[in-house]
Amino acid sequence: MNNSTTNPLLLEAKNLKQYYNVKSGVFKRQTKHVKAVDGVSFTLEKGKTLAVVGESGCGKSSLARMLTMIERPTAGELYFKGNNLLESDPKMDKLRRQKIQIVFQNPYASLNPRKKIGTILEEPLLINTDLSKSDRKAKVLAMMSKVGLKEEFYNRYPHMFSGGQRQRIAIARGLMLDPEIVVADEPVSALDVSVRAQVLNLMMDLQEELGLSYVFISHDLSVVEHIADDVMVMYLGRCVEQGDKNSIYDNPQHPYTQALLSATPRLNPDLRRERIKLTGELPSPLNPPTGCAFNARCRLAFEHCTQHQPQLVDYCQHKVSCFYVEKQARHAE
Ligand SMILES: Nc1ncnc2c1ncn2[C@@H]1O[C@H](COP(=O)(O)OP(=O)(O)OP(=O)(O)O)[C@@H](O)[C@H]1O
Repeated sequence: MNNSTTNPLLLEAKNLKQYYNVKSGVFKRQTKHVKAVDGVSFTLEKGKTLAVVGESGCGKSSLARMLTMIERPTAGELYFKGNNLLESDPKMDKLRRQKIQIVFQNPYASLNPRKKIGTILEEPLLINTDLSKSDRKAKVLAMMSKVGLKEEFYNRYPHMFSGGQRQRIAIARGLMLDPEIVVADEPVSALDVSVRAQVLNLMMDLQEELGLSYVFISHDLSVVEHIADDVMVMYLGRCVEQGDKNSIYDNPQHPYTQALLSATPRLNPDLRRERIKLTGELPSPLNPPTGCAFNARCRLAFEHCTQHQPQLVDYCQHKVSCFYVEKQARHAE
Protein backbone atom coordinates (compact mmCIF):
# COMPACT_ATOMS: atom_id res chain seq x y z
CA MET A 1 0.00 0.00 0.00
CA ASN A 2 1.36 3.39 -0.96
CA ASN A 3 -0.20 6.71 -0.05
CA SER A 4 1.41 8.82 -2.74
CA THR A 5 -1.13 10.02 -5.27
CA THR A 6 1.14 11.01 -8.15
CA ASN A 7 2.37 7.60 -9.24
CA PRO A 8 2.73 6.82 -12.94
CA LEU A 9 -0.11 5.07 -14.70
CA LEU A 10 0.66 1.41 -15.40
CA LEU A 11 -2.54 -0.20 -16.57
CA GLU A 12 -5.60 1.28 -18.19
CA ALA A 13 -8.70 -0.75 -19.06
CA LYS A 14 -11.42 0.86 -21.18
CA ASN A 15 -14.86 -0.66 -21.52
CA LEU A 16 -13.61 -4.26 -21.24
CA LYS A 17 -16.12 -6.95 -22.08
CA GLN A 18 -16.05 -10.71 -21.86
CA TYR A 19 -19.05 -12.47 -23.39
CA TYR A 20 -19.13 -16.26 -23.42
CA ASN A 21 -21.25 -18.19 -25.87
CA VAL A 22 -23.34 -20.79 -24.11
CA LYS A 23 -25.59 -23.37 -25.76
CA SER A 24 -29.04 -23.47 -24.22
CA GLY A 25 -32.49 -24.94 -24.84
CA VAL A 26 -33.55 -28.60 -24.77
CA PHE A 27 -31.47 -29.55 -27.82
CA LYS A 28 -28.66 -27.11 -27.06
CA ARG A 29 -29.33 -25.42 -30.38
CA GLN A 30 -29.77 -21.93 -29.05
CA THR A 31 -26.69 -19.82 -28.44
CA LYS A 32 -26.88 -17.23 -25.71
CA HIS A 33 -24.30 -14.80 -24.37
CA VAL A 34 -23.17 -14.79 -20.79
CA LYS A 35 -22.04 -11.23 -20.23
CA ALA A 36 -19.46 -12.14 -17.59
CA VAL A 37 -17.84 -8.70 -17.81
CA ASP A 38 -19.86 -5.99 -19.48
CA GLY A 39 -17.98 -2.76 -19.97
CA VAL A 40 -15.51 -2.28 -17.14
CA SER A 41 -13.01 0.59 -17.07
CA PHE A 42 -10.29 1.44 -14.55
CA THR A 43 -6.73 2.64 -14.12
CA LEU A 44 -3.95 1.24 -11.96
CA GLU A 45 -0.98 3.30 -10.81
CA LYS A 46 2.49 2.07 -9.96
CA GLY A 47 2.77 0.73 -6.42
CA LYS A 48 -0.99 0.77 -5.85
CA THR A 49 -3.62 -1.88 -5.23
CA LEU A 50 -6.96 -1.96 -6.96
CA ALA A 51 -9.35 -4.36 -5.27
CA VAL A 52 -12.16 -5.91 -7.30
CA VAL A 53 -14.99 -7.10 -5.06
CA GLY A 54 -18.39 -8.72 -5.46
CA GLU A 55 -20.26 -11.98 -5.00
CA SER A 56 -19.34 -15.23 -6.67
CA GLY A 57 -20.33 -15.08 -10.35
CA CYS A 58 -20.08 -11.29 -10.73
CA GLY A 59 -17.21 -11.58 -13.22
CA LYS A 60 -14.09 -11.09 -11.09
CA SER A 61 -12.17 -14.11 -12.40
CA SER A 62 -13.19 -13.40 -16.00
CA LEU A 63 -11.69 -9.94 -15.54
CA ALA A 64 -8.50 -11.47 -14.08
CA ARG A 65 -8.18 -13.79 -17.07
CA MET A 66 -8.48 -10.86 -19.49
CA LEU A 67 -5.92 -8.74 -17.67
CA THR A 68 -3.39 -11.57 -17.80
CA MET A 69 -4.28 -12.49 -21.39
CA ILE A 70 -5.38 -15.99 -20.46
CA GLU A 71 -8.51 -14.96 -22.37
CA ARG A 72 -8.81 -12.26 -24.98
CA PRO A 73 -11.55 -9.70 -24.26
CA THR A 74 -14.62 -9.77 -26.49
CA ALA A 75 -14.30 -5.99 -26.71
CA GLY A 76 -12.58 -3.07 -25.08
CA GLU A 77 -9.08 -1.65 -24.76
CA LEU A 78 -6.19 -2.51 -22.47
CA TYR A 79 -3.00 -0.48 -22.15
CA PHE A 80 0.21 -1.15 -20.22
CA LYS A 81 2.23 2.08 -19.87
CA GLY A 82 0.36 3.40 -22.89
CA ASN A 83 1.12 0.29 -25.03
CA ASN A 84 -1.91 -1.43 -26.48
CA LEU A 85 -1.78 -4.92 -24.99
CA LEU A 86 -4.35 -6.28 -27.41
CA GLU A 87 -2.20 -5.53 -30.46
CA SER A 88 -0.69 -8.58 -32.14
CA ASP A 89 2.95 -7.60 -32.00
CA PRO A 90 5.90 -9.69 -30.65
CA LYS A 91 6.92 -6.78 -28.39
CA MET A 92 3.46 -6.90 -26.83
CA ASP A 93 3.73 -10.69 -26.37
CA LYS A 94 6.82 -10.19 -24.23
CA LEU A 95 5.16 -7.44 -22.20
CA ARG A 96 2.07 -9.57 -21.73
CA ARG A 97 4.02 -12.65 -20.67
CA GLN A 98 6.41 -10.95 -18.30
CA LYS A 99 5.01 -7.76 -16.88
CA ILE A 100 1.57 -8.93 -15.76
CA GLN A 101 1.41 -12.14 -13.75
CA ILE A 102 -1.40 -13.97 -12.00
CA VAL A 103 -1.57 -15.69 -8.62
CA PHE A 104 -4.53 -18.03 -8.25
CA GLN A 105 -6.73 -18.71 -5.25
CA ASN A 106 -5.94 -22.36 -4.85
CA PRO A 107 -2.25 -23.19 -4.61
CA TYR A 108 -3.18 -26.88 -4.25
CA ALA A 109 -4.55 -26.89 -7.78
CA SER A 110 -2.14 -24.43 -9.39
CA LEU A 111 1.15 -26.13 -8.38
CA ASN A 112 2.10 -29.28 -10.29
CA PRO A 113 2.29 -32.01 -7.61
CA ARG A 114 4.94 -33.99 -9.57
CA LYS A 115 7.45 -31.16 -9.73
CA LYS A 116 9.84 -30.00 -7.03
CA ILE A 117 9.60 -26.42 -5.83
CA GLY A 118 12.93 -25.52 -7.44
CA THR A 119 11.70 -26.78 -10.82
CA ILE A 120 8.33 -25.01 -10.50
CA LEU A 121 10.04 -21.71 -9.79
CA GLU A 122 12.73 -22.19 -12.44
CA GLU A 123 10.24 -22.92 -15.23
CA PRO A 124 9.26 -19.29 -16.09
CA LEU A 125 12.96 -18.39 -16.32
CA LEU A 126 13.69 -21.40 -18.52
CA ILE A 127 10.89 -20.50 -20.92
CA ASN A 128 11.26 -16.73 -21.02
CA THR A 129 14.92 -15.87 -20.39
CA ASP A 130 18.36 -17.04 -21.53
CA LEU A 131 19.82 -17.13 -18.02
CA SER A 132 22.36 -19.93 -17.36
CA LYS A 133 21.41 -22.86 -15.13
CA SER A 134 23.42 -21.49 -12.21
CA ASP A 135 21.92 -17.99 -12.60
CA ARG A 136 18.45 -19.50 -12.71
CA LYS A 137 19.10 -21.42 -9.51
CA ALA A 138 20.51 -18.32 -7.82
CA LYS A 139 17.42 -16.33 -8.81
CA VAL A 140 15.08 -19.07 -7.55
CA LEU A 141 16.87 -19.23 -4.19
CA ALA A 142 16.83 -15.43 -3.85
CA MET A 143 13.08 -15.38 -4.56
CA MET A 144 12.46 -18.22 -2.09
CA SER A 145 14.23 -16.22 0.58
CA LYS A 146 12.19 -13.07 -0.30
CA VAL A 147 8.91 -14.91 0.24
CA GLY A 148 10.08 -16.60 3.44
CA LEU A 149 10.82 -20.13 2.14
CA LYS A 150 13.93 -21.89 3.41
CA GLU A 151 16.66 -22.95 0.96
CA GLU A 152 16.21 -26.61 1.93
CA PHE A 153 12.67 -26.54 0.43
CA TYR A 154 14.19 -26.33 -3.07
CA ASN A 155 14.00 -30.10 -3.61
CA ARG A 156 10.64 -30.70 -1.95
CA TYR A 157 7.27 -31.34 -3.58
CA PRO A 158 4.16 -29.12 -3.12
CA HIS A 159 2.29 -31.73 -1.03
CA MET A 160 4.97 -31.42 1.66
CA PHE A 161 3.87 -27.85 2.46
CA SER A 162 1.07 -26.17 4.37
CA GLY A 163 -1.53 -24.04 2.58
CA GLY A 164 0.22 -20.81 3.55
CA GLN A 165 3.61 -22.07 2.35
CA ARG A 166 2.08 -23.22 -0.93
CA GLN A 167 0.62 -19.77 -1.46
CA ARG A 168 4.10 -18.32 -0.80
CA ILE A 169 5.41 -20.66 -3.54
CA ALA A 170 2.63 -19.51 -5.90
CA ILE A 171 3.48 -15.87 -5.17
CA ALA A 172 7.20 -16.57 -5.74
CA ARG A 173 6.39 -18.21 -9.08
CA GLY A 174 4.34 -15.15 -10.06
CA LEU A 175 7.31 -12.91 -9.32
CA MET A 176 10.06 -14.90 -11.09
CA LEU A 177 9.94 -12.75 -14.24
CA ASP A 178 10.02 -9.45 -12.31
CA PRO A 179 6.48 -8.41 -13.22
CA GLU A 180 5.22 -4.91 -12.53
CA ILE A 181 1.61 -5.98 -12.03
CA VAL A 182 0.33 -9.00 -10.13
CA VAL A 183 -3.30 -9.99 -10.56
CA ALA A 184 -4.13 -11.91 -7.40
CA ASP A 185 -7.39 -13.88 -7.73
CA GLU A 186 -8.68 -14.53 -4.20
CA PRO A 187 -5.10 -15.19 -3.03
CA VAL A 188 -5.96 -15.76 0.63
CA SER A 189 -9.52 -17.13 0.42
CA ALA A 190 -8.45 -20.79 0.60
CA LEU A 191 -6.25 -20.19 3.65
CA ASP A 192 -7.00 -20.53 7.35
CA VAL A 193 -7.76 -17.20 8.99
CA SER A 194 -4.57 -17.42 11.06
CA VAL A 195 -2.41 -17.72 7.93
CA ARG A 196 -4.27 -15.09 5.90
CA ALA A 197 -2.72 -12.13 7.68
CA GLN A 198 0.79 -13.54 7.17
CA VAL A 199 0.29 -13.93 3.42
CA LEU A 200 -1.35 -10.48 3.14
CA ASN A 201 1.53 -8.91 5.05
CA LEU A 202 3.99 -10.71 2.78
CA MET A 203 2.19 -9.32 -0.28
CA MET A 204 2.29 -5.79 1.15
CA ASP A 205 6.00 -6.11 2.03
CA LEU A 206 6.78 -7.36 -1.49
CA GLN A 207 4.77 -4.51 -2.95
CA GLU A 208 6.84 -1.98 -1.06
CA GLU A 209 10.17 -3.67 -1.75
CA LEU A 210 9.58 -4.32 -5.46
CA GLY A 211 7.24 -1.42 -6.31
CA LEU A 212 4.54 -3.86 -7.43
CA SER A 213 1.00 -2.95 -8.39
CA TYR A 214 -1.80 -5.35 -7.54
CA VAL A 215 -5.21 -6.08 -8.93
CA PHE A 216 -6.53 -7.85 -5.87
CA ILE A 217 -9.66 -9.88 -6.41
CA SER A 218 -11.67 -10.80 -3.36
CA HIS A 219 -15.18 -11.32 -2.05
CA ASP A 220 -13.96 -10.49 1.46
CA LEU A 221 -14.30 -6.80 2.24
CA SER A 222 -12.37 -6.97 5.50
CA VAL A 223 -9.34 -8.30 3.61
CA VAL A 224 -9.78 -5.60 0.98
CA GLU A 225 -9.94 -2.86 3.60
CA HIS A 226 -6.49 -3.95 4.74
CA ILE A 227 -4.75 -3.96 1.38
CA ALA A 228 -6.54 -1.76 -1.20
CA ASP A 229 -5.95 1.82 -2.34
CA ASP A 230 -8.84 1.79 -4.80
CA VAL A 231 -11.91 -0.40 -4.92
CA MET A 232 -14.18 -1.51 -7.74
CA VAL A 233 -17.45 -3.18 -6.71
CA MET A 234 -18.87 -5.46 -9.40
CA TYR A 235 -22.39 -6.78 -9.81
CA LEU A 236 -23.38 -9.11 -12.64
CA GLY A 237 -20.48 -8.10 -14.87
CA ARG A 238 -20.74 -4.37 -14.33
CA CYS A 239 -19.04 -1.94 -12.00
CA VAL A 240 -21.55 -0.37 -9.59
CA GLU A 241 -19.19 1.69 -7.44
CA GLN A 242 -15.57 2.62 -7.92
CA GLY A 243 -12.92 4.88 -6.45
CA ASP A 244 -10.72 5.58 -3.46
CA LYS A 245 -10.97 2.87 -0.79
CA ASN A 246 -11.47 5.26 2.12
CA SER A 247 -14.14 7.22 0.29
CA ILE A 248 -16.08 4.02 -0.49
CA TYR A 249 -15.66 2.45 2.95
CA ASP A 250 -16.51 5.67 4.81
CA ASN A 251 -19.32 6.74 2.54
CA PRO A 252 -20.68 3.88 0.40
CA GLN A 253 -23.40 5.12 -1.95
CA HIS A 254 -24.66 2.13 -3.92
CA PRO A 255 -27.23 0.02 -2.01
CA TYR A 256 -25.26 -3.11 -3.00
CA THR A 257 -21.99 -1.76 -1.60
CA GLN A 258 -23.85 -0.62 1.53
CA ALA A 259 -25.22 -4.13 2.04
CA LEU A 260 -21.83 -5.79 1.46
CA LEU A 261 -20.10 -3.41 3.86
CA SER A 262 -22.78 -3.73 6.50
CA ALA A 263 -22.03 -7.46 6.66
CA THR A 264 -18.29 -6.88 7.15
CA PRO A 265 -17.18 -7.45 10.73
CA ARG A 266 -15.47 -4.50 12.42
CA LEU A 267 -13.61 -4.61 15.71
CA ASN A 268 -14.24 -1.01 16.67
CA PRO A 269 -17.91 -0.76 17.83
CA ASP A 270 -18.03 2.92 16.77
CA LEU A 271 -17.35 1.86 13.19
CA ARG A 272 -19.95 -0.91 13.06
CA ARG A 273 -22.73 -0.38 10.57
CA GLU A 274 -26.39 -1.21 10.79
CA ARG A 275 -26.89 -4.56 9.07
CA ILE A 276 -28.61 -4.31 5.67
CA LYS A 277 -29.80 -7.73 4.65
CA LEU A 278 -29.18 -8.67 1.04
CA THR A 279 -32.10 -10.80 -0.07
CA GLY A 280 -32.32 -13.08 -3.11
CA GLU A 281 -29.59 -14.50 -5.28
CA LEU A 282 -27.40 -12.99 -7.95
CA PRO A 283 -29.58 -13.27 -11.09
CA SER A 284 -28.48 -15.63 -13.86
CA PRO A 285 -26.25 -13.78 -16.32
CA LEU A 286 -28.03 -15.78 -19.06
CA ASN A 287 -31.26 -13.97 -18.20
CA PRO A 288 -30.23 -10.68 -16.63
CA PRO A 289 -33.02 -8.40 -15.41
CA THR A 290 -33.92 -5.40 -17.52
CA GLY A 291 -32.85 -2.05 -16.19
CA CYS A 292 -30.42 -1.95 -13.28
CA ALA A 293 -29.17 -5.51 -12.71
CA PHE A 294 -29.53 -5.03 -8.95
CA ASN A 295 -33.14 -3.80 -9.01
CA ALA A 296 -34.82 -7.04 -7.83
CA ARG A 297 -32.69 -7.14 -4.67
CA CYS A 298 -32.59 -3.42 -4.04
CA ARG A 299 -34.45 -1.92 -1.08
CA LEU A 300 -34.38 1.51 -2.74
CA ALA A 301 -35.40 0.60 -6.29
CA PHE A 302 -38.19 2.51 -7.99
CA GLU A 303 -39.86 2.02 -11.34
CA HIS A 304 -37.21 3.76 -13.44
CA CYS A 305 -34.63 1.23 -12.13
CA THR A 306 -36.53 -1.67 -13.71
CA GLN A 307 -36.43 -0.11 -17.18
CA HIS A 308 -33.13 1.73 -17.58
CA GLN A 309 -29.52 0.90 -16.95
CA PRO A 310 -27.68 3.41 -14.76
CA GLN A 311 -24.23 4.68 -15.77
CA LEU A 312 -21.31 5.47 -13.47
CA VAL A 313 -21.37 9.10 -12.39
CA ASP A 314 -19.09 11.07 -10.08
CA TYR A 315 -20.63 11.43 -6.66
CA CYS A 316 -19.18 11.97 -3.17
CA GLN A 317 -15.55 11.80 -4.41
CA HIS A 318 -15.97 8.50 -6.22
CA LYS A 319 -18.10 6.95 -8.96
CA VAL A 320 -21.43 5.22 -8.48
CA SER A 321 -24.06 3.85 -10.84
CA CYS A 322 -27.49 4.15 -9.17
CA PHE A 323 -30.64 6.08 -10.09
CA TYR A 324 -31.63 6.46 -6.44
CA VAL A 325 -28.32 8.18 -5.69
CA GLU A 326 -28.76 10.39 -8.76
CA LYS A 327 -32.27 11.31 -7.58
CA GLN A 328 -31.03 12.17 -4.09
CA ALA A 329 -28.27 14.30 -5.57
CA ARG A 330 -30.79 16.22 -7.71
CA HIS A 331 -32.99 16.86 -4.66
CA ALA A 332 -30.02 18.13 -2.69
CA GLU A 333 -29.17 20.72 -5.38
N1 LIG B 1 -15.82 -20.20 -19.89
C1 LIG B 1 -17.05 -19.81 -19.55
N2 LIG B 1 -18.12 -20.15 -20.32
C2 LIG B 1 -19.35 -19.75 -19.99
N3 LIG B 1 -19.66 -19.03 -18.90
C3 LIG B 1 -18.64 -18.66 -18.09
C4 LIG B 1 -17.29 -19.05 -18.36
N4 LIG B 1 -16.49 -18.56 -17.37
C5 LIG B 1 -17.32 -17.91 -16.52
N5 LIG B 1 -18.59 -17.98 -16.95
C6 LIG B 1 -19.77 -17.35 -16.32
O1 LIG B 1 -19.52 -15.97 -16.23
C7 LIG B 1 -20.00 -15.44 -15.00
C8 LIG B 1 -18.85 -14.79 -14.25
O2 LIG B 1 -17.96 -15.82 -13.83
P1 LIG B 1 -16.61 -15.50 -13.03
O3 LIG B 1 -15.94 -16.80 -12.71
O4 LIG B 1 -15.83 -14.48 -13.77
O5 LIG B 1 -17.18 -14.84 -11.69
P2 LIG B 1 -16.46 -14.65 -10.27
O6 LIG B 1 -16.99 -13.38 -9.72
O7 LIG B 1 -14.99 -14.77 -10.42
O8 LIG B 1 -17.03 -15.87 -9.44
P3 LIG B 1 -16.20 -16.92 -8.55
O9 LIG B 1 -15.68 -16.15 -7.40
O10 LIG B 1 -17.24 -17.94 -8.20
O11 LIG B 1 -15.13 -17.46 -9.47
C9 LIG B 1 -20.62 -16.62 -14.25
O12 LIG B 1 -22.00 -16.62 -14.50
C10 LIG B 1 -19.98 -17.84 -14.88
O13 LIG B 1 -20.84 -18.94 -14.84
